[in-house]
Amino acid sequence: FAIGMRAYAAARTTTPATPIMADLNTITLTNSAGDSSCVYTFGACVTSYIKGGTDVLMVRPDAKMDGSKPISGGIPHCFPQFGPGAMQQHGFARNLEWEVMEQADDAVVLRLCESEYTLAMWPYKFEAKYAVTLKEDRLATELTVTNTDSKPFDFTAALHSYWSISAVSNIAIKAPAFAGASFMDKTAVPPVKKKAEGSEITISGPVDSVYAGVTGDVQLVDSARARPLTISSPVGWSDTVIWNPYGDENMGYNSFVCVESAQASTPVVLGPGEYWTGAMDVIP
Ligand SMILES: O=P(O)(O)OC[C@H]1O[C@@H](O)[C@H](O)[C@@H](O)[C@@H]1O
Repeated sequence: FAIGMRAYAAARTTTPATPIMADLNTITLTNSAGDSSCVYTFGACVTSYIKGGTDVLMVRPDAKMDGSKPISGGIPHCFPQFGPGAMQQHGFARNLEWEVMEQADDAVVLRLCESEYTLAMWPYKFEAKYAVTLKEDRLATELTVTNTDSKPFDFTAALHSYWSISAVSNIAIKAPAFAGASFMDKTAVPPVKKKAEGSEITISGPVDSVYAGVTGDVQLVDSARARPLTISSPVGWSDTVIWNPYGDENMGYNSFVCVESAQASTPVVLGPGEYWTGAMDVIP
């Protein structure tokens, strides 16, 4: 992965722990092509990306949209732990209110930094900046994590993206890098390391697989849709995770697949002042 260094500006506020809210704050992005995207400041979660009248994202039918738990749908953050691990599954970023730093019709930049709440479970000062831009042909996302502490830290992370599908039996997830890639099958207890056969993955049972080193462009092909969806990770994200709770009607398993841009197999280590950037573009 690529890391960098940058000087850090002094004036910062801390992020308060989020109370349960009835109405969560949303930001709607629009562009001249007539596309739109909805972003919740709670968890910095993108919950829709509507291109040509079709939403490529899915929010689970059992998702809570009141701040009582992280939003299960759209593009939730897993940070600073992909999980499982020492802290809550998927870390704390998805259950905190992010601050709006910059906002335009077609773009927003959100920020999360340490608070009493985060320091209690992860004793480091940090800044996470998340830029979401509605471009003419894609939704571009960029997460930059900076170590603002005086000691090093490490983290794992992911964009736990829920993509809308017509049915699990209609889809294939394709990338040349899948062929021969080793992956961790987390449906096994304990997880088992396996090797992928070909460049195409189909789903016929519960899936929770971490493909180390599969990055770049991954295509989600749906036989009922005109075009494949390209999930592109050009910078940072080192791995691809595929998750589907096959058979779980309550979660609406047959209407989504999670294809996640992740940094899960190897933690990122950042010294004081260093930063890491992960970029993920969604191209319908
Ligand atoms: O249900 P959540 O908390 O939104 O997370 C989604 C899922 O994410 C997966 O990565 C986990 O393996 C599941 O256990 C979890 O249910």
